Amino acid sequence: MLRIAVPNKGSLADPASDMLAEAGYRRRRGRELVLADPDNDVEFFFLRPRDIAVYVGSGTVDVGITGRDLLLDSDVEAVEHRALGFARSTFRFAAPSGQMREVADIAGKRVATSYDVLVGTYLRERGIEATVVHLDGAVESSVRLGVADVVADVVETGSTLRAAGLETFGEPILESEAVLIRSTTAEATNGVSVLDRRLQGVLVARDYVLVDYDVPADKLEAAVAITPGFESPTVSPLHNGESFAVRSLVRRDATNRVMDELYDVGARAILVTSLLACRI
Ligand SMILES: Nc1ncnc2c1ncn2[C@@H]1O[C@H](COP(=O)(O)OP(=O)(O)OP(=O)(O)O)[C@@H](O)[C@H]1O
Ligand SMILES: O=P(O)(O)OC[C@H]1O[C@H](OP(=O)(O)OP(=O)(O)O)[C@H](O)[C@@H]1O
Ligand SMILES: [Mg+2]
Repeated sequence: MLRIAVPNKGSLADPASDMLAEAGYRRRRGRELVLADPDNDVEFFFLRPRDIAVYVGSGTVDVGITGRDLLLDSDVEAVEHRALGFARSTFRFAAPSGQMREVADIAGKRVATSYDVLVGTYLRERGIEATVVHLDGAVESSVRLGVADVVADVVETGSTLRAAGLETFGEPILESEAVLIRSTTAEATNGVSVLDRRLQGVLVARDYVLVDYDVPADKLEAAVAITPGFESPTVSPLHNGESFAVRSLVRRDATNRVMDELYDVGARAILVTSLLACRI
């Protein structure tokens, strides 16, 4: 039975549970710590997001969902297996507006963060000596309250930083999102492949739509060039013998541009359908 660690709190918890439910797994109804899903031959362990890499790294659970930033901060024997496309954020340095221009300006300063390993490694690799001050959260308040000169934290919209009178400086330390992780030592079991294929299916069903259209024979090549699909579109002859029906996957965010382009080259009866699930 595959053992899967799932975040029980914070920004990762709800979208991780939604994704697993879309992939056909049993959903947690209450506050259970462990949930068996015998129909799918898996068992879920609901754990703090920061602890998930530790459990997976030790091999006591096979795989887990966590943030890339949390994985890199944990210094354990676990690796990223697949990016999952939610809880996207950047990890950045910030200081009171106008005070810092580049990362080198951090030398000799105090940096508040919940991600000591990530920040310590980043500064050491650049030969910058600074004091890392560990805080559990609400890191943005540390400068105003006088325990640090600079913060290094998760930024999504930037509104928490702005509210604290801080602005980012230097290059982003990291682009993060939710990731499926697995132990570097554990063998890749069949159960991991099934989970991974199911999650990939959810990602494709979220990001792509199915487009069908009719097109005259002399416009077929121009239309197919607009909708190349994953491998090659399905092309079927229409009964009138003069036109073709084409079916292809198209990125959801490009749907309307693609429909306009298809119409311009002569395609008609252009229909768009959402995917419920898929295996690529
Ligand atoms: N505002 C946000 N937008 C997107 N992702 C975020 C945001 N805040 C945190 N994350 C991401 O979510 C993951 C876990 O962070 P989260 O803040 O949920 O955990 P935590 O700070 O340990 O828990 P809590 O805030 O509940 O104490 C990290 O990978 C982080 O990058
Ligand atoms: O750029 P924004 O959209 O403002 O989001 C970023 C903020 O969200 C997270 O905080 P969270 O709510 O998890 O609180 P925490 O700092 O206590 O973890 C993160 O630590 C930042 O503070
Ligand atoms: Mg948080």
